[in-house]
This record gives sequence, C-alpha cells and structure tokens, in this order.
Amino acid sequence: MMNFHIAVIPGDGIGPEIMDQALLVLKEIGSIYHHEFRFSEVMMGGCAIDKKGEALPQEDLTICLKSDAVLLGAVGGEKWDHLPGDQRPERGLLRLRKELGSYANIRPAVLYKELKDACPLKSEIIGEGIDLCVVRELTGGIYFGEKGRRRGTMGEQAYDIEIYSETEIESIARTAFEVARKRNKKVTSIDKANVLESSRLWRSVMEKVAGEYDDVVLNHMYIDNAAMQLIKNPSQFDVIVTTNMFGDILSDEASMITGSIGILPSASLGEGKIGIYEPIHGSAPDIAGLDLANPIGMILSAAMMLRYSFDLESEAKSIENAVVNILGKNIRTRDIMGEGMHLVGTKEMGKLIADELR
Ligand SMILES: NC(=O)C1=CN([C@@H]2O[C@H](COP(=O)(O)OP(=O)(O)OC[C@H]3O[C@@H](n4cnc5c(N)ncnc54)[C@H](O)[C@@H]3O)[C@@H](O)[C@H]2O)C=CC1
Ligand SMILES: CC(C)CC(=O)C(=O)O
Ligand SMILES: [Mg+2]
Repeated sequence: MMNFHIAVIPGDGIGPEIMDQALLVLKEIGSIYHHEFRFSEVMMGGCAIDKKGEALPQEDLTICLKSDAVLLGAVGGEKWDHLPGDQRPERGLLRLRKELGSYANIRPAVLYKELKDACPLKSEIIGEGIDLCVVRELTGGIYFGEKGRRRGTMGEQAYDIEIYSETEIESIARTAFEVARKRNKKVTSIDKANVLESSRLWRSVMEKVAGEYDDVVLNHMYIDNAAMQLIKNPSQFDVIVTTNMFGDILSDEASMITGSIGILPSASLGEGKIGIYEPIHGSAPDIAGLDLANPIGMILSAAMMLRYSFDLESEAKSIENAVVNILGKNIRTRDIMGEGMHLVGTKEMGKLIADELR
C-alpha cells in the first residue's frame, strides 16, 4: 500500500464545493487501488483572512511544504476586494506558488468530442478537434515584479514592473520543450517582442534553448495575434509557452473553446517534487453555494496530481476515463448544458464520476 500526504486548500466561493467532489473521487481511487491518501486541510484566501487575519498563515504554509502535493480549489471574492493588494486573498496564492517554487503551470486544453456542442466555434473551425497545452510561467513577470504608487505631476501614479531573468525563461522554456516532446513536438512562444524589452529577452532565450531540442519546432507569435489565432485556427497550436500574465489570459480563452472554464485542470510544478494542482478558474462568487459549479476541472486536477506527483498513471487515467464516460452519458452541469442533455448539480456530477470508477 502506498501512502500520500495531500495538503487540501478548499479556499473561497465554489472552492469548497468542488473540492468535496475531488476528495470523493480520490477516496474512491484510494479504495479501489489500495492507496492511503492522508488529507490535511489548509486555510488560504479570504477564509484565512477572516479567521486568522492573513491570506496564508505560516502554519498553513508549513503544512503545504511538508506535504507530498497541494490540491487547491480557488480563492478570492468581493468581500475582500477592498483590501490593499498585499493583504488580498490572491496574494496568499501567489506566495504559495513562490514558496513552493512552482514556476511551470501546465494547463492542457482538450475539446472532448462529447463536448463539441458546448464549444462556441463552428465545426469547420474545430476540425479534427482541439488539443493544446498552455505552459505558463508562474512565479515571475508582472505579477511578482516591483509594484507601487507615487505622486506624479499628473496626480497619483501606479506601476507594476514586468521583469524576467534569463534563468527564469530558460527553466520555463525547458518545461515547454519537454512537454512538446511527449506531444506533437511544436512549441509556439507568445510574447510582445515588438514592444517589450522583457519579451525580446524572452524570445532570444527561447531560441537558445530550442537549440537543445532539435526534434521540436519553435515558432513565435505576438500575444494580440495569438488571442485571435486561438479562435480562428486553434488546431495550429500544440504547446503554447508564455509569460505569467499572457498565460493567465490565454488559458481562460483556451478554456472556453473546449466548452467551459469549469473543466480545465492545471499542474504547477518546479524543481522540487511538491506540485500544486488546481482548476484554472477562480472562486466564481456568482454561483457559489448554489450547487451549480462544474467540479470537472478540480477532479481532473486531482488526476494530474496522481500522474505528476505520485506517478500513478493508471489511477490518473481511470479518473480521466470516468469523466469522459459521464460526459458520454450526456450528463452535464449548467455551464456545459445543451439540448437533450441531463442536467445535474455539482454534487451529483462528483458522485456520478466517483461511481463510474468502479
Ligand atoms: N486560482 C484562483 O484561486 C483564482 C482566483 N480568482 C479569483 O476568483 C474571483 C472571481 O474571479 P472571476 O474573474 O469572476 O473568475 P472566475 O473564474 O471565478 O469566474 C469567471 C466566470 O466563470 C464561471 N465559472 C468559473 N468556474 C466555474 C465552474 N467550475 N463551473 C461553472 N462556471 C464557472 C463563473 O461563474 C464566472 O461567470 C476573484 O476574486 C479572483 O481574483 C480568479 C482566478 C483564479
Ligand atoms: C491570482 C491570479 C493570478 C489567479 C489566476 O487568475 C490564475 O492563476 O489563473
Ligand atoms: Mg486566471
């Protein structure tokens, strides 16, 4: 029997609802495959601010640092939007990523044939289907650069600095090329090198690292064009590698062409073995507590955890198959609902996927 210690961060909004479903699925996997998953609940986000006065209390961070992997719902909400930037729930999340050194955020975006009707693109654009992977730099760039406010001659000024160093770009480039090697061997690096100095460094480092990967093709694209190409011809992409902010934005766009933001998972990996696994969406306050959230992104994130942190490929695959089977049975949450489909809530979707594992 194998034993794994998982730090569980439900967070805010729909976070706890979708996390319950991922835990249900993991418990089922544990019982089928005889693994022991030990869960330690960690407080992070708005709930931690309310209860303990800060977004990521030290004791909670320590649990994550001592775990084998971190499973995360989502944080944030209007209640905490008035707080200064460095005290907001989202700052807890950024700190967690930094402390764990999780610089590579891997966000696969696959349009399942079962969800073709949920994709807003015309079928001639979808073609053979959409299967791409966004590799987003996660612990650098504008989200982590110097920021501040000052008085200027035109009133108050605010600034956020986009800053990347060669070694940071090298690391994310290697991740992208390694991911591409296991896929269709094509990397599109997305930047704004026609304007930004940081992008020009990004581009030149991408070129340099590409020299180590003769079997992978590298091309470059500007972010504005990429946002358009993703809608015009998504199947041209295999692996997209880009900065923290561009990757944040493009992956939400990519999610919609696969049906819904509610179904995309992610893995955030670094040099260490502790990965963070979370859906790409946020805390969705507009639907929190209503049993409307799609738990699939969270459940598939748990599958990625089994694959990347625990080397449990069959177990990961069996979760992914269960999700596809349930979609194949026309079962849908509201975000992916279509004509003739059977509508279920968050809990029912989780339970059906867990039952499907047997
Ligand atoms: N990783 C994290 O913890 C993230 C946190 N946030 C935070 O979440 C809060 C809300 O941000 P938004 O911009 O509204 O983004 P969001 O991703 O939470 O929601 C955007 C839209 O997608 C829908 N949606 C999201 N997840 C869904 C799911 N699983 N099933 C069905 N529909 C879903 C929402 O209902 C909403 O209409 C903010 O406080 C933001 O800072 C945002 C993104 C990531
Ligand atoms: C706090 C944000 C950077 C979270 C987010 O939007 C994301 O990671 O996708
Ligand atoms: Mg985002």
